[in-house]
Amino acid sequence: MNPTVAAVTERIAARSARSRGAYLERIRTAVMQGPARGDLGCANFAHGFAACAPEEKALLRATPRANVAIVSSYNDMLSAHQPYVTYPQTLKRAVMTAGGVAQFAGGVPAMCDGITQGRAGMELSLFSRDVIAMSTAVALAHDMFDGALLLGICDKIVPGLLIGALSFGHLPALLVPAGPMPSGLPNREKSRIRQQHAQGLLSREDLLDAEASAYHAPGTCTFFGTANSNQLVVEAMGLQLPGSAFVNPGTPLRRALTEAAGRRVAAITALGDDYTPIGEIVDERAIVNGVVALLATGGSTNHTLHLVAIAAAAGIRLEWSDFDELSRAVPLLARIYPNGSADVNHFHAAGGTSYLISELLAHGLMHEDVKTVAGRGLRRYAEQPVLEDGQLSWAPVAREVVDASVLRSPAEPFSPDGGLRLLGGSLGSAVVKISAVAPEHRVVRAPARVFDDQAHLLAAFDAGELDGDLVAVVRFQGPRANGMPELHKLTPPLGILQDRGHAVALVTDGRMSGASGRIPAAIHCTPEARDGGPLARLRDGDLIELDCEAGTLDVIGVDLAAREPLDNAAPAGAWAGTGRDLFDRFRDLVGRADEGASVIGGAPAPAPAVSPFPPIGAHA
Ligand SMILES: O=C(O)[C@H](O)[C@@H](O)[C@H](O)[C@H](O)COP(=O)(O)O
Ligand code: SF4
Repeated sequence: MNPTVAAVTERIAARSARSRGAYLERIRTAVMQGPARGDLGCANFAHGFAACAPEEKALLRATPRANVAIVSSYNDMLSAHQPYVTYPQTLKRAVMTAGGVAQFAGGVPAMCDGITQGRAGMELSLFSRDVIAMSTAVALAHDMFDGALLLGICDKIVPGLLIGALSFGHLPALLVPAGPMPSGLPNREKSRIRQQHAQGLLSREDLLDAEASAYHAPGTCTFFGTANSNQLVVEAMGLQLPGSAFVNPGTPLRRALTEAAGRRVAAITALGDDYTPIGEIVDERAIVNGVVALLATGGSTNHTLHLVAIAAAAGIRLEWSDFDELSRAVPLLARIYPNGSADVNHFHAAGGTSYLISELLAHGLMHEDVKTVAGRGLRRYAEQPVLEDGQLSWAPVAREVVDASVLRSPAEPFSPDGGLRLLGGSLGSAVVKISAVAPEHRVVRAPARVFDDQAHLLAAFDAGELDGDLVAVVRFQGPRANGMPELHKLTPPLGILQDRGHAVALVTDGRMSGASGRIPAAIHCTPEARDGGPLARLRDGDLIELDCEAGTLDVIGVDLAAREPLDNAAPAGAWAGTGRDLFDRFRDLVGRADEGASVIGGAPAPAPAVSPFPPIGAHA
């Protein structure tokens, strides 16, 4: 076992001992009481199966058969989730063949961040994770179930489903993926066309044609953003069947994997002899395995929020320092856009998750001794699903490198360390993904241009005001300010400035997309400006240095404590008409970014980062 991986795992376990122990006690008590269905009153129970088919009613009444909850995020808005439209019927049949019953327990909302990127809706996006967690709990709270099938893929949906299911950690739960759309216009070509349009060289029609040929079919978008990072991470955590992440929708193998998920969840309930509750799967080793897989592939920075929140839901305290320390020990093994030109279909063809996990295990970078939905031991995840004559089986993945431009072994990595860094300094704590940042762009010292809204930066760019070296500071984008939106629309203009040879960086208390990458961006700055954090005291022209290699983020030659912080609290009623007014309480309650930016209590919050500054208003 790599000593850093072992040490970080032990450190997480030690800091979580109390909260994890209380969590395990709770779920083990819950399972001792037997299937919750067993103590439903007759009226409760009759309501629960009133709409079932006669044979289902008979099964549920007569013998203790597994009753499985289907919780789905199906909608037509996310290309990734559209294939779920047929899943409930397929899953019900599969569970029935395993002797159980499945009921559609509830739907959860799902926002497509690609549609809301750069728009007001994006300010609901991160909060939707916790709404999804609560909606999952509403579904499972019917107490009719012995297990759950969770249908979700994209950004906030997988984390929300897991957080909700972990509240019922005594139940087994499997994620059921649907897979990526076939490759369309290459992501790099899409990005190039966007920059040409941003320079006025292409029409809107040209741009729309390009975008529509990149995003062209049911299935997950093919860049390595948060959705596909989710798929990789949950497979590395043993929460879905081995090798199921990146099999395309509508294929025989995809259908076979979906049916196998239905049969598998029915087999691992407390009614059988292979009981595997989700609360026991998600332990410190599984969390570290998820972080390692994320780092080894340059996955989405959003997981410095989501994995922290998921871990907290299982009583585990994961901190940014864990990501940073693991990142220095885990090599970069994949180049998938934005970290390269390949997409997830190419990654899958090059061996995919099975090859990656096989190599990380072989080099002692992952924990093998874990519980998974497929059974004990992560070694199963070094196998690929194979469909022959209609029969699904798994076979060990070949250990040779198939395409060294896409996926490599730790013996010859793209980089000796992973793609994430923790930053610290006079501007607070932040994270930066460097796997997509060229080495010559990783240290930027330039004057600040300060914006309180991403639209103002875009307007300044369009007006030609930004043509030089700059650190763009976009503040008041934190969880308590406006829900911590992704600022991915800033990538094309900042990329144009970088291409012109300027030193360019972004510093924000907001987020970036998992699809962002080439601009050095210090994101998730904590404490946020809305809480009186250092960004609230910056002014145009301040000299800022972002050093990704040293892990520092500082303003040079300025005593921020001597300045009054700007307070840009939105005027009353400012949110009306976009749904944001319904989330006032979320903005008031949400925790810090380094605690997962959650409105849901989890593991006791770590000691608050001591802001050198009084909160806004304290000086009044
Ligand atoms: O975290 C993520 O990966 C993003 O939220 C992603 O899901 C979002 O859809 C991007 O905005 C799509 O990229 P484009 O905006 O470049 O199409
Ligand atoms: S990957 Fe992003 S853009 Fe694509 S469907 Fe999912 S949320 Fe929407």
